[in-house]
Amino acid sequence: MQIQLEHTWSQIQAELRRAVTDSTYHLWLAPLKARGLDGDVLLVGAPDEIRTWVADRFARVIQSCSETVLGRAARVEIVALDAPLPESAEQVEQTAVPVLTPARRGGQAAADEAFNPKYTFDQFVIGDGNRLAHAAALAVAELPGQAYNPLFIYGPPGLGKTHLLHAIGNYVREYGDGLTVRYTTIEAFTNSFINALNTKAVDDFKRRYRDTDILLIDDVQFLESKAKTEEEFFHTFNALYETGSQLVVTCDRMPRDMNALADRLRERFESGLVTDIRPPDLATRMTILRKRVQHDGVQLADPDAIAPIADRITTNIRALQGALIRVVAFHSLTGRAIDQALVTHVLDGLYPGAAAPRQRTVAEIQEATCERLGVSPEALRSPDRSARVAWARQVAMYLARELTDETLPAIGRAFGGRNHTTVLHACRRATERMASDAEAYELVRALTARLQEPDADRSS
Ligand SMILES: Nc1ncnc2c1ncn2[C@@H]1O[C@H](COP(=O)(O)OP(=O)(O)OP(=O)(O)O)[C@@H](O)[C@H]1O
Repeated sequence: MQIQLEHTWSQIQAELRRAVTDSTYHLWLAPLKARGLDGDVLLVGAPDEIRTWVADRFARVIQSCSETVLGRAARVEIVALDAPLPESAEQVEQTAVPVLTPARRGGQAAADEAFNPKYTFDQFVIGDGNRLAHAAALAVAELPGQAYNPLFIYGPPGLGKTHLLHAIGNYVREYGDGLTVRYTTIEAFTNSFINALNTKAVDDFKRRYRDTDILLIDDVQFLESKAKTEEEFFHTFNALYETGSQLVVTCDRMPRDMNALADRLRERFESGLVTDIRPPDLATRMTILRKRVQHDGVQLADPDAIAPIADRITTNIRALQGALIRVVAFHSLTGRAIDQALVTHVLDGLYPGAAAPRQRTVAEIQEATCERLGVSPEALRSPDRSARVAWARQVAMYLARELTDETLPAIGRAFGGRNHTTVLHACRRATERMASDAEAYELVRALTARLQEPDADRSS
């Protein structure tokens, strides 16, 4: 009987695939499992985080597909995956359900800012902490303006909010049938607004942000202290919303925790879907690392060599990837194979005696770097581009990126108001130099170790 029910369920799944778009199937229906049949009632198990949504939105389509397959009237009940079943129910053994990738819709979106080609839905590893945020982002990319509007994604730094915004951008560029999509940080929005006011080019500014089908806005927490920008942002938001454009917003906290924000904007943020993104579990951390290893063609002497990284670094995916970069840099410097011993050695250097990175401020990092390299903290914030100062700045920016939860714009501001692309460039330069220059590697290792020491927060 079990086999027959299992077969029936796979036929129902095939019907469902025909009935809904690939992404809807992938997001909401693929994780479902038939639990049993109790008379005319088909019991379908759904993971906790999507159960209510599936019951509200998809019970009817599941029912009609079930009726097609069963050839008779049926009622569908969405239950927990582990809910006890009535004794009378025929039960279905649990089997894995295949996952589909979204179909290509064709067409080319108009060019706008460049999106990071590495930040795609394909490269985004899904786990319990980000499943809803990912699903909502993909739904928005597939059906801009129709799925959820606005979509508000919040969570601590380094967990993939920017990645999801870029993934939407990349997806729309590729499959969006010519829709236009624009990404901005609140910092860039503010700068461009101030610039527009100064140059009396406000109309251009408005056109720039309002003539778009999809606006992706990163780090809206920075709106809080900027009354004028907030006002302008509110109008931009309304203009887009009223014409059916899609808005996607990221933030480090929920709208209701943005205390200094005007109520009307907070209400706007709350009017669509608000979803969080939480730190990844161990399995997700391992998958992220494995994906990175495969993507970058890193040769591991043992497939589990990277397990200690996933064990130790638990709250920030950027830090997780940072540790892997260090391992690869150490490997290319020393020629030693990447096995668990090498990984542990590098991690011990990075986080001596600690289970996870300690929190440091950017100022502490600047101070430690300057002391070590014999430059002044003022020089780091100045326009000075001499080799010595530039290198110190790159190292300090790299460490700030790795050891703090500050965003790129915030780090840029702490270095004399530089912008976030300068910080990204500095981090890249520091990484490259570490992989080719033993002295640079040792410098960054020693500074990291020092900043992780318990007494490091005392100024030296
Ligand atoms: N689920 C994931 N799968 C693969 N890579 C991920 C995932 N989540 C985050 N990353 C990677 O981790 C790094 C940090 O992510 P991202 O910059 O998107 O974080 P964030 O939440 O926007 O942080 P911040 O608030 O500091 O800007 C990026 O390299 C991103 O590609």
